[in-house]
Amino acid sequence: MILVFIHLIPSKLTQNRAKYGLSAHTLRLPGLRIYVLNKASLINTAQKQRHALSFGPIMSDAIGRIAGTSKITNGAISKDLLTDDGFLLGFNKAVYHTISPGSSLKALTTQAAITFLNRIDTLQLDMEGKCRVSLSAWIRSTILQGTTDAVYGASNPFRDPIIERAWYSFEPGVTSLALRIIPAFATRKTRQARATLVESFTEYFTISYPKGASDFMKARYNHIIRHGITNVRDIAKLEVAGAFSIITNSAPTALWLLYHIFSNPIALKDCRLELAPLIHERSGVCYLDTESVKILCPILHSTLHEVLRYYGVAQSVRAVVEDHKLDNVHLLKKGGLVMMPSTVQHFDQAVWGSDVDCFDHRRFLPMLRNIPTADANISMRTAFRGFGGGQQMCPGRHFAVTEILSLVALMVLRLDIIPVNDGQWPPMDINSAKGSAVIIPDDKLDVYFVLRDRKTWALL
Ligand code: HEM
Repeated sequence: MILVFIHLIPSKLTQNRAKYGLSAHTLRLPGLRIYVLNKASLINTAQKQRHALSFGPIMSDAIGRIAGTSKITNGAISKDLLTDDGFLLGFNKAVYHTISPGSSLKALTTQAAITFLNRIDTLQLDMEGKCRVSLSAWIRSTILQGTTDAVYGASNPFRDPIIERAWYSFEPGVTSLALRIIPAFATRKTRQARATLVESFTEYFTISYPKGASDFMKARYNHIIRHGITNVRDIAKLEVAGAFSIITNSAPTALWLLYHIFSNPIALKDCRLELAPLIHERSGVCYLDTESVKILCPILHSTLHEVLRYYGVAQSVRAVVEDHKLDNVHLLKKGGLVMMPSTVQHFDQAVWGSDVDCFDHRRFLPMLRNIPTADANISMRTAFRGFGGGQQMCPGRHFAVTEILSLVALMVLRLDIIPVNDGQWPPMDINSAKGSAVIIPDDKLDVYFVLRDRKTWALL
């Protein structure tokens, strides 16, 4: 029941905010109150109430069911749910240094970019330098391989096509696994896929973590061991469950980003122009400095932010663990949930202006260039919740942004992408969010990848 929020429709919450203008309201479901926070300042206050409003109980409720771990392990996970000494809330602290700016993050993003470069180099091109692909399937697989090569190293289980396929069966069913009310027979396919993944990760962890695993992977493993979880099968199960947050959101984000760049000639020209100085050509090889894209390509970076504003649907849910009067006004009763839907913030006209419903690839330029002129920048920063906020803000955001920008930069520079039917980009339908923080686009679009040149490319 506690995860029922996943099925609340974000657009409905945005409509309610527009219609009633309430800074907060309560949704009453049988046996559960959900406090929806609409006002940015209230959200800020809520995020600081770490003792009264906690993410721990929500995760502990879900993780055992998603992972399928043993009772003993579930006991270790649920010990001390409210402080950083516990397994769940301590997790971010334990891994943060490996995915924030520094040498460990650089190793991750470099490895991901190497895989991306390799995927483009090994496209099955015809004589004209062209190949036909399903855009979403190609992006999904490329992001999956790049991300997991970086995290798991040379023994990456996802290099096996059977494991990659198992992931695609598992991923859409994760939310159903987490929900107590869904009967076991309805999740049979998901559990079968999970068993295949667990088998493979059990092998991976048989010798603790294999040589070449990232610092991020090592920190995750050490955190698990430190909390007394030593059963290798349970470690594998926790990794399969944990991989959901590592893998799931980057592919739809990259796909929307490519779609909005290639379907808009102005955006494509803007991005190619600002990427051009990052190419260093020596002895016939084009070296691309992917690490600098985030800083030196503000239009591309702005387009990524706009994707996360426009399609971000994270709900940022916290459990109310003791009665609390938020801002001395709103009484939150123990046992309820607090929800801070990003869509309400992302479509607030007062922050984004009258064109809030339009996709504007340059919208975040002033914020990213840090033009100190306007309060507008401050309200945008507060209202932007693509990676959530507060203590539980996505710890993988630096990795995600750099890897997505690297892949898209390589594609923008090296390929033309042309929809197969008549070369025109159709409107991209929305599929659903399926528990992810970003809406998943429809997967029906077939395109031609056409190489723009026959040069050799490498990373700087
Ligand atoms: C575009 C890609 C991504 C998006 C949009 C995204 C978004 C989010 C959001 C909205 C949350 C919840 C924050 C909250 O509740 O307030 C979250 C949590 C999390 N994300 Fe990401 N994420 C992305 C990529 C990644 C990557 C690549 C990693 C790992 C390297 C990662 C690791 C995590 C983890 C571990 C959590 C749970 C945090 C916790 O338990 O406190 N994410 N992410």
